Amino acid sequence: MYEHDDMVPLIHHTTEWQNALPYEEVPGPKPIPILGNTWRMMPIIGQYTIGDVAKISSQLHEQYGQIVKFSGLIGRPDLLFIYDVDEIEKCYRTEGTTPFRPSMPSLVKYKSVVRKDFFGDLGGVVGVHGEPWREFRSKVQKPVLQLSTVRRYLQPLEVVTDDFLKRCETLLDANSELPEDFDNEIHKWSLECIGRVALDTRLGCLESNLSPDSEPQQIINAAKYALRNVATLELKAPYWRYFPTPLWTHYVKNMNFFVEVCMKYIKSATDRLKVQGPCKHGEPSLLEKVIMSQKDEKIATIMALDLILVGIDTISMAVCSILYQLATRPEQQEKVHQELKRLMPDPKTPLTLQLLDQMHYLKAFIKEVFRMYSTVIGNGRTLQEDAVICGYRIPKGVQAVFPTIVTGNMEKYVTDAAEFKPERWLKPSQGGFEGKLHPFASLPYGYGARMCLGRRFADLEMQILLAKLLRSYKLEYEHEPLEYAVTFMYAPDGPLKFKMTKY
Ligand code: HEM
Repeated sequence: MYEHDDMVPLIHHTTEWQNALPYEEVPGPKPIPILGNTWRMMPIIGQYTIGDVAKISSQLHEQYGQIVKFSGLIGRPDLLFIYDVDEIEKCYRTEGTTPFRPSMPSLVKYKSVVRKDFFGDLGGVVGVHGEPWREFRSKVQKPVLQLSTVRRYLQPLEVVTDDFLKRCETLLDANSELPEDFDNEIHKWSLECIGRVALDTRLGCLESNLSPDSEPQQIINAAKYALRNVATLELKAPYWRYFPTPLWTHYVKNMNFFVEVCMKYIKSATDRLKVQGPCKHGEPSLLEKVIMSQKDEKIATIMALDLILVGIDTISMAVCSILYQLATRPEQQEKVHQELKRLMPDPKTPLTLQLLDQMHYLKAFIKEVFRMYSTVIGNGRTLQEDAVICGYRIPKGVQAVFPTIVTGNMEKYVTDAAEFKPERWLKPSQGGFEGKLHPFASLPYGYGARMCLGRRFADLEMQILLAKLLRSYKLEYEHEPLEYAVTFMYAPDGPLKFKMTKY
């Protein structure tokens, strides 16, 4: 906010600002002349590698304290790591109506430059900011987050998950173990779920013996390509910013393919609506709601594209991590199983939202995995106003980083932080453990107006899968422990050869 006469931000007149220390004094690694700090971020030659992001984050905290500045990064604003959770809370709470989350520059370029012909002024929500973001989000937020929409997908996603579990049974070897590339199968399940939600269709990714030129196989390949290469494109080899590298050209082709798939299914949904009219009994689908309220297929297409782009890897990585933790924590897994057995004495009991709601221990287990092994390692905001943070004057334009992976594990904010205790998320009446748990220390879905748009679907998909799986099967892991690794997400790195046996 500015005063009209001299355009000086109002905050400059406060005693808080006047008493604060100058920005230059924020601690952090000193940039060296010419190369700045960029070299530290470069893979291999630098002090830090991409896979070290989680480690860098805690090293920076140990070395410099509650607030750390990473300046001198060529071609990008300073990064400001904040480890004081009260300050993180303040940043979120004062972020205004159009929070700016710097993300996915490759997608930004694709939407705003390469395919401006298609997107025009409708960029969607991911990689879009200011008023265009607010306008688009307000068009789709209600139908996506409505409880009635989520309820509408419970049964269809249960069917997808039943198919997945049937497929898992066929994949078991003589020792009842799942194959080395089981993470790919989880990936296909999440793709099938998002296809059901965002495109109103069964994509067919869980079929066995898919031929290489079948559409589902092509979609699986495209999604896998996006997963493996976007990290390289954005973190390791950002030369595409200046000229079209082969990786960039492939990325664009891949994205064009996704846009085409979305357009094809959204056209079918629109045609169905035209012929059959809006659904007279029961709840319309998400697409029907968006198409009917917005009267514009393009909005539905762009929404679907965004949901698909961010809704596959996040959830599949989260599921890999949760399954690994369950398989290596037999006592806690047994508690989940007993809870499910009590709620569903017959394993074939159809799920309802009410039943899911009562799976307190299961939900607490998921939250505890997110706290200790934060799948999305951090969140961030580009400051849109000057602010005082941790006693320093921070200019607008700086990118504030909230390293959830560190803050969720800080004893200062979470009692017995190094211990895995799902009970901390339960109420005392549910056998909860009373201790400190700062509400902003672990925020797996972010916070505020820009919070994860797919969080209700993410919770629904994960709960359905875990409830069905752990009600009927025991999961074990009999190999060397896996390390966690970071690309964009934090997940166990290695073959998830779980042993899966029926109770
Ligand atoms: C467990 C899985 C998931 C996790 C941990 C997760 C986490 C996040 C986080 C941290 C953000 C940033 C929020 C912020 O800036 O405050 C985000 C944004 C977003 N997520 Fe998720 N997400 C998950 C699954 C999904 C799914 C399944 C979908 C789609 C169905 C989805 C769609 C989105 C979208 C569209 C945004 C951008 C919102 C905006 O900028 O307006 N997410 N997610």
